[in-house]
Amino acid sequence: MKVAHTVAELRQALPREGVGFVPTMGYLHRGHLALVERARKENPFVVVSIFVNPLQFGPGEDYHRYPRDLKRDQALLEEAGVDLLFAPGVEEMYPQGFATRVSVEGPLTALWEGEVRPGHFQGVATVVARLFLLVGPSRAYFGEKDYQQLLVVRKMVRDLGFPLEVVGVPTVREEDGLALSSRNVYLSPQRRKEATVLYRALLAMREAALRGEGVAEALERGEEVLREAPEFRPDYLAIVHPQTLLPLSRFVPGARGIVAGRFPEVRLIDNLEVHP
Ligand SMILES: Nc1ncnc2c1ncn2[C@@H]1O[C@H](COP(=O)(O)OP(=O)(O)OP(=O)(O)O)[C@@H](O)[C@H]1O
Ligand SMILES: CC(C)(CO)[C@@H](O)C(=O)[O-]
Ligand code: BAL
Repeated sequence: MKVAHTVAELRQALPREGVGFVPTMGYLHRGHLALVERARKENPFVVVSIFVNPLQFGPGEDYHRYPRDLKRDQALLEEAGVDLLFAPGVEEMYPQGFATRVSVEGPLTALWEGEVRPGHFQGVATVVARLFLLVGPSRAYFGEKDYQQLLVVRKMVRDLGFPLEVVGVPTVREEDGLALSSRNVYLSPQRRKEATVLYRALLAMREAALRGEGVAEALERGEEVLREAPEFRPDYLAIVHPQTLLPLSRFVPGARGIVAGRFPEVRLIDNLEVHP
């Protein structure tokens, strides 16, 4: 595996075509490796980026303490058969005077994560657009765990006409259902157990839907489960349209349950298709 830390090194190592691209913020786990595996199956050359993007973190967020371990990540990617790792510094991605922002407007970015983390999706869209232009992939891989992010990236690609396919990959979970996330390292053993409430709330909503209950009843079932973790402060629990993310009053095929909130030491998110 080649490693590029600068744009010049990246350009030298890239083939002309056939690139599958997996953007990440590092501290890799099996969720990231599922994206890599899928990319390897579908592309002759796989590029992974590791960059903790300051633009997508708000002032009170965990940019500085976000977990980082480039050596370990490099070994995992080598083992996974990745061809090229791009791991730039902040100066390389945003040289002095960098002033451009990419912004997807409308309810897709104003709601949910966008409301709780103002500016977050502008930071994501800006870095992803820049990475797409630098790497020039045919396909780019994103996890469904960050479902709203996946939709925002798809929208940006469509609107701006990036010549690539965005591939969504299902969420990889621990045995008890907790979605793998780099931020899970912040969880103490006790909190780790409580953290399953997110997935269990989504499951409860899905079961309610399968029993034929309506959206309001299903939400009540989900809220009951969240209350099992007294220190969990939900930012939102909702049942939304799978493309627009607008709240639903009746189930539609593919309806998505979405949930996010804070434990004292970490903010977690999750989502699930709650109606087949
Ligand atoms: N459990 C998972 N299953 C599938 N994809 C995932 C999973 N976790 C993260 N991803 C995807 O990996 C890519 C990189 O995500 P990122 O590096 O932010 O990891 P993360 O574990 O989501 O970290 P965070 O703690 O910031 O949520 C994103 O497309 C994300 O959706
Ligand atoms: C897509 C991404 C790499 C952009 O910084 C990040 O938001 C992530 O890891 O999900
Ligand atoms: N995985 C989403 C990136 C973030 O939380 O900033």
